Amino acid sequence: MTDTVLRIDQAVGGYGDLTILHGVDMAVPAGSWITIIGANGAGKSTLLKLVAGIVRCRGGAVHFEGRDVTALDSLARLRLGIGLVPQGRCNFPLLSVAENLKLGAYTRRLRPADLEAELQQVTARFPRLKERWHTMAGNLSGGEQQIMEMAMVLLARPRLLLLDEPSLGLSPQAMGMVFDTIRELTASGLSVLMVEQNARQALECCDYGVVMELGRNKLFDRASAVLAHPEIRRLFLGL
Ligand SMILES: Nc1ncnc2c1ncn2[C@@H]1O[C@H](COP(=O)(O)OP(=O)(O)OP(=O)(O)O)[C@@H](O)[C@H]1O
Repeated sequence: MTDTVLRIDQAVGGYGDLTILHGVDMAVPAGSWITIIGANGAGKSTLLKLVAGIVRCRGGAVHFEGRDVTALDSLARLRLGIGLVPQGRCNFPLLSVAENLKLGAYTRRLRPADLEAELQQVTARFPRLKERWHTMAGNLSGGEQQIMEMAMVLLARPRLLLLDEPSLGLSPQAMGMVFDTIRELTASGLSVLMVEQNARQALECCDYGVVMELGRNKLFDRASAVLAHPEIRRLFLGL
């Protein structure tokens, strides 16, 4: 076992001929919550996709729990323990909460009794989802949908959760609920790497902050230090 859940070494990646990430280096301590901030187009979402195996790593390497996963596709990485909740609403809006959650466990091919036990665990952790069990996902509030999507990915049993703008479109109250949920998850040992536009609120809750600029990580530090950094405050935090 290693204390670093994810290590990214000089990662290069992009879309077609377009290179977006020009050599990103990062080490994510196990059990920590890291927020990536930066200007639009800096490559934050692309970095999450590269870690999840959706964007190919053309140069450099990605190690998960000490294992080189650079050549593995997204399904193989999910099976190993890297789960991604992409940006925007990504559930099946016409299916119920229960049905969406069952799809979340799909990659594990559980026996019906085991699936039932896992769903019980999820509802114990997220009682709000139990209350909305038979509701169509499209009729949930934005905050409830975000939590359901995290729960769907958690059913694949990841040890690293990648979250792309989990507070997008949420009220301040719903954002607080989502961030509280993330804190509970990291307290139980999960590691979280998150991209967030609500930079100040996220840095006030998480452990470490990363600032990305033009496809490179410019800074990695304790969240409190990032919040106190004069240039970052001016450029990204509106302070
Ligand atoms: N599928 C794609 N095909 C081609 N170019 C893309 C694709 N997705 C993103 N890009 C481009 O890659 C660059 C980085 O995008 P990315 O989404 O990683 O930025 P970001 O830092 O997350 O910014 P934002 O906050 O705007 O989402 C942008 O110029 C974007 O237009």
